[in-house]
Formats: sequence, C-alpha cells, structure tokens
Amino acid sequence: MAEKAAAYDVARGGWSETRTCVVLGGRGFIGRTLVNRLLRLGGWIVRVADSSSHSLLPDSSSGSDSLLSDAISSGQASFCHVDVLDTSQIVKVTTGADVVFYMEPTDLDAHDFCNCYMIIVQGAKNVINACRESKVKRLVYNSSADVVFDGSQDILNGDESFTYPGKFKDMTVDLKFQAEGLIRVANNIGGLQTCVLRPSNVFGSGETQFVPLLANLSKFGLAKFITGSGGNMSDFTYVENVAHAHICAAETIDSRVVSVAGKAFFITNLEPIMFWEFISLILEGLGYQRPFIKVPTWMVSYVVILSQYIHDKLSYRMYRYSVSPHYIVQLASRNRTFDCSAAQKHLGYSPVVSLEDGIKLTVASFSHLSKDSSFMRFGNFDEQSKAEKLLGSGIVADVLLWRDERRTFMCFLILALAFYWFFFCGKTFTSSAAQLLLLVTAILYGYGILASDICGFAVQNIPSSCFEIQNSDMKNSIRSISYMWNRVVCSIRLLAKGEDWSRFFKVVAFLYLFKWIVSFSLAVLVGIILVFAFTAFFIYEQYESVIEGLWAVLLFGIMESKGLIISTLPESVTAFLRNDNGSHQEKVHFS
Ligand SMILES: NC(=O)c1ccc[n+]([C@@H]2O[C@H](COP(=O)([O-])OP(=O)(O)OC[C@H]3O[C@@H](n4cnc5c(N)ncnc54)[C@H](O)[C@@H]3O)[C@@H](O)[C@H]2O)c1
Repeated sequence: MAEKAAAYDVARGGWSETRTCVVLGGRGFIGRTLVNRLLRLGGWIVRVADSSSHSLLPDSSSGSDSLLSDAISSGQASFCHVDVLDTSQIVKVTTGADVVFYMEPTDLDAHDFCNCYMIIVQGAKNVINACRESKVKRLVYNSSADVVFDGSQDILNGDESFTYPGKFKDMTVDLKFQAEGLIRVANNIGGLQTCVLRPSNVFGSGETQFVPLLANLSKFGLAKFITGSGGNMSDFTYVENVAHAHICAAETIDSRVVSVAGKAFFITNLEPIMFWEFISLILEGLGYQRPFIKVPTWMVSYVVILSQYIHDKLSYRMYRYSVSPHYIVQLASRNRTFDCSAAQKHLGYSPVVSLEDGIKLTVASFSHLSKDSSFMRFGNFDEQSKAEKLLGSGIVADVLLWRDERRTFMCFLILALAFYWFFFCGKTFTSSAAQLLLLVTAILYGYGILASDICGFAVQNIPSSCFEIQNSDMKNSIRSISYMWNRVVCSIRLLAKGEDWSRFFKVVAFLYLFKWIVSFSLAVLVGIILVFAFTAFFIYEQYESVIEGLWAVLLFGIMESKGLIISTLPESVTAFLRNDNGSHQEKVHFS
C-alpha cells in the first residue's frame, strides 16, 4: 500500500497530502462511524485496528461495511488485529501513521475490575507508549462526558473548567477518568500531542447499549416509567457528529494558532433536550408507548438495589452494561447539559447532523434491524394484539376492546339492564324472559304503526332484513356449536383415558372455581363475567407487555423459590432476565 507523507498547510488551513491514521477500536460503534466518515471524506489512508475482525467478512451487506470492503480492496483501508494489552501490536499498526484515534470498548463487565482496569487504564498507557515508540505525532482519545458527572448534582451548561467530582460511584467511569488523565499528561512528551473528546450520551445506528436497553425494557413494559419529575435536560450527541469532532481535533491538534493539544473538549449536538422527551421520541419511533408514569427517583433506586440483590444472590448476569444501573438512574433524573463552545471555537466543530435527523436515522436503523421484531414492538404496526387474536378479530373483539366507545358502552348498558332484569327484579327466569319478549314485541308493534313523519321528524322504517337470519350465518352458528361440542367431547375422552395430567388439573381447577362461584350465586357469577369481559381484555391489550413482564418476574420468583434451574424458564423470560440480546448485538454490530 502506498502511503504518502502528510503536512498540515497552515496558510491553506488544510492538509496537502494524503494522511495515514489508525482507528483503534475501529470496529466498534463510534470507531466504525469514524472509519466510514474518513473513507467518505477521502484524503485518508485508514488502518482499522481492533481485537475483533468479524465484520470484515466479504459478504457484509450493509452500505457502511461495503464501503470498508471496497476501501480495503482499493488499498485506501486495511485491517489489523490488535489487542491494546499488547504494546508491540500497537507499535506495529501505528508505525508511519500521522494520527491515532483511540476508543476502548464500552461492553466491559463492570463486575470484573481487573479486566476493566487492564483494558481502560493499562490499555491507555500501552497506546501512549506505542505512539511514542512509533513516533506518532497526534493521539485523539474518545473519552466521555460521564467523567465529570457522578450523579450527586445537576450539571447545567457545564464547561471544561467544571471541577471533577471527588469520588466516582461508577467504577468504569472512574477508570475512564484515570485513562483520560494519562492521555492528557502525555501531551508534549516525546513529540506526541494529545487531545481528549468527551461526547455526551452518544446515540446512533449500531449503538449497542442505550437503545437495545430501552427496547428490552419496553418489551416488558418497564419503559413506561419516568424516573423523577421527567423535566430534566440532557445533551445527546449523534454518532456522526462525534466522528466529525474527532477529525476536527486531528486537524487542529498541532495548529499553533489555537490551543488544542493536551486539552479535553465536550462534544454535544448543541441541542439540549428533556431527557425523557428524547427517550419518548426513540420509543415512539420503535412503536412503543411514551413513558408516562412518574416514579420518584428514590423508589427506582430501591428497585435497582433489589434487582442487584437478586443478581448477586444468583451470581447471575441480569444485565450486561458496563455502566452501573445506579448511574443510569442518576443520568435519567438529573440535569446534564454541557457548554460546547470550546470545541466550536478551538476545534472548529459544529454538528453535521441535527438531533431530529439523528433520531430519525437511529430509529430507521433499528427498525431496519427489527424484521425479527427484536427492537420494534410489532414488526408491522398493523399487527394484531394477542387479546384481539384471542377474541377472533370480529365484532366481539371490537366491542370488548373498546374500539368504538359508543357502541361498546351501548352494548354494556343493554347487557347490564338485561342482567338487572333477569336477576334483580325478583321474578323467575321464565317470567322475566316472557316479559322482556312482550316488551320488545310491544315496542316493535308501536314503532311499526308510527307515521313516517311526525311533526316534521322523519321516522325510518326498520327494514325486514333486520329480522332475517342469513342461511350462511345460521350454518356458521350451527357449525361453531357442533365444533365446540366436538371439542368438549374430545376433551372428555382424553380425560377419560387418564393420560393428560395437565388437562386433568386444569379441568379440576376450573370446576372447583365454578362450584365456588356458583355456591355464592349465579347472579354473582354472571356479574363477574360481565365486568370481566368489558375490562379484562381491554386492560390486557393496553398493558400486554407490563402483564407479561410481571408474569415473567413472578414465574422467575416461583422457580427461584423452588430452587429450579434457570434453564427451565421459557426463553422469553430468561432472555429478559439475562438481557441476553447477544444475537441482536451481533446484528447491530455487523449487519
Ligand atoms: N457508546 C456510547 O454511548 C459512548 C458515549 C460516550 C463515550 N463513549 C466512549 O467511546 C469509546 C468507544 O465507545 P463504543 O461505543 O464505540 O465502544 P464499542 O464497545 O462499541 O467498541 C469498542 C471496540 O473495541 C474493540 N476492543 C475490545 N477489546 C479490545 C482490545 N483488547 N483491544 C483492541 N480493541 C478492543 C471491540 O472489538 C470494539 O470493536 C469508549 O471509550 C466509550 O466509553 C461511548
């Protein structure tokens, strides 16, 4: 590969030659976006260095990966397997490079301090030493705005002079702060110039933490809750803007006009937004409901403590996020906005994608990945709910699911009156039925003899077709009745064989419940059925995910109390409890 020498042309304010850069962690979420941006801009020879090489498969179908494949074929890019724990590997890949962009992994196990320390802190030391050894001039490190936020106080328009909190509650953030310090201190030693970027809440296509977590919570109805008042402001940064900021930093780091080297810069989309409004926009885009139930932060914290207790007791990974849940709770309930004017002034940074467009692109990318419904509530917005399917998707479903409130209310009123008529008028069932029939006949007769025009009001005739039953309807009804009868007979036959214990226990439970209710009175039974029919299906449809989530948790609790092993749980339950979206991760990363 022919790699030309580079020189920054101060007079022209640009680079005169093609430059060579190394993107360490170049197959990750931010790294991959940066690689693609560099390739699209041109004028860069890009060495992608990562410990993972999965995504370089030639059959990669996504646009961004085909861009990289083409660049590799044309010699504009190359891939090198590098472990940041091995300095010699970093030296090899950085030799001859003008700039090194470094992003370490986010998906570290926060319970494994040793590994986190080695990757974050030792990795940063190795990268600095390797850059010095290979005579690299510029190192841009992707830190995070998290390094100034410990959750104990709000940050409103915080700038780079914002004092660091004394003690971090989150271990990985603490380590990241140390790594950032090492990179800044390394500036101007051995000819290396360094710069640190602190993007706040990065989101976008291919992100593996935030949106997948939201989708996971939503699938189980847990994203309906707002932590705190819901009015807290936050800064988010679309990933393409982070990539752009890296390039701005690389191009200005050794400029003598402005002071960039050895500094840290906050990077945002410059559009602070209410944290929960942002979450709502993402959730709505994915077909979920906006969060609307406000829960005090202290209560959420207790739930988190409880879930962590279960987690520790089971020695079992319920979540796979490097940042602790407590930290996420603080992030979700505090104000956290940053002043980005230093990056604008010194790096020449300004967002290239607006927040609105970033959200649209993010939602579109996750929707695109959701053909298997991993992220979307329903793969198709017209998809029927379970309650609707259960009720047969006909008129009964429409009435019981309150699709047309007026019709449902009329039906309920008529049935409630009939209920009162038959059970609470103090008559026998037969005399109630006879009186009802007489009443209906009298009303119809009276209606029939009415003039077609009364005082200017037109009285419409009831067409005779209203009293006719179609042949096909009759046949269908008989068919349904005979089908039900046959099913009952079939079930009884199966019961009589004594082989199906689960069916036997279901029937016993049903009969016992029936006997118990009837022992009170038939009126109570009918009343319960009436109220149940008009409320239960509706509630189930509205809160399907919450009910299933609670059911999953309940089932988990029962299994746990009985000492049953996790593997006996249904896949959907274990997937939630483990947050085991490994397959999704694969798709997110490499599709
Ligand atoms: N994702 C966010 O929301 C976010 C926000 C702000 C800052 N950041 C910071 O940006 C950086 C990058 O984040 P990301 O989301 O792109 O991370 P990521 O986990 O998606 O990517 C990191 C890459 O590093 C590679 N890697 C893992 N171990 C390695 C090793 N030993 N040697 C070499 N490469 C290794 C992984 O294969 C992966 O491709 C992190 O430092 C993170 O803290 C991320």
